[in-house]
Amino acid sequence: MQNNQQIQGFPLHLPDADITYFPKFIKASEATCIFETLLNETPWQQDDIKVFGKVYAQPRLTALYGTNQKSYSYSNIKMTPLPLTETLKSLKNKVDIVCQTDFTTLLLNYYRDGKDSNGWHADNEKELGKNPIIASLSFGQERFFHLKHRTDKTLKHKIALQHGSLLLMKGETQHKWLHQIPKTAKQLHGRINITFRIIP
Ligand SMILES: O=C(O)CCC(=O)C(=O)O
Ligand SMILES: [Fe+2]
Repeated sequence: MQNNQQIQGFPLHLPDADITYFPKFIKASEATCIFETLLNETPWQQDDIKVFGKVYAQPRLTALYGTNQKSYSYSNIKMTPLPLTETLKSLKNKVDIVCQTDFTTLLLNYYRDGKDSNGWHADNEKELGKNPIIASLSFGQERFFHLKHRTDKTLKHKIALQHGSLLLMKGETQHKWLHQIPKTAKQLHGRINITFRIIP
């Protein structure tokens, strides 16, 4: 494990947002082992989502883990958490220290290839409270993370989330901005993402 003092964070400097990117949060060799472990030990599920009354298979696989029993609901899906594995406990410790908080709920996303995606949204569900803190850890294939301001259409940003990186969003980011992982026609390998949230 790296010493925390060596983990460098870079602020994104976007208006109405508080976002910091830690490109080398976990070193590549360690991140590769974690990717393999998460891929193999997670009970991945593909839920149906309802968008404007139509039902679609969600374009990625997911799993929910929590330190409490609180469920998480979004896009008409209600997920009940599993207890954290040893791998997830040690990742949570490391993320908690850098983010100076105590996350409760870990949503895992598995993007199998470039066709898997996550559409425009904000993580603003009411169970997360006002100004939620969200940390997002990435393993495997680098994917673009797009941000767009909700009202000022001139404000957009994109960042490639590298293997082993952490993206921290807090303050009013979820109120003022939307984010997505777009699909792409490129031939891509798998990516696993863990988003850390607090559901008190
Ligand atoms: O895969 C990512 O980097 C983002 C995931 C995300 O936005 C979410 O699960 O809410
Ligand atoms: Fe999100």
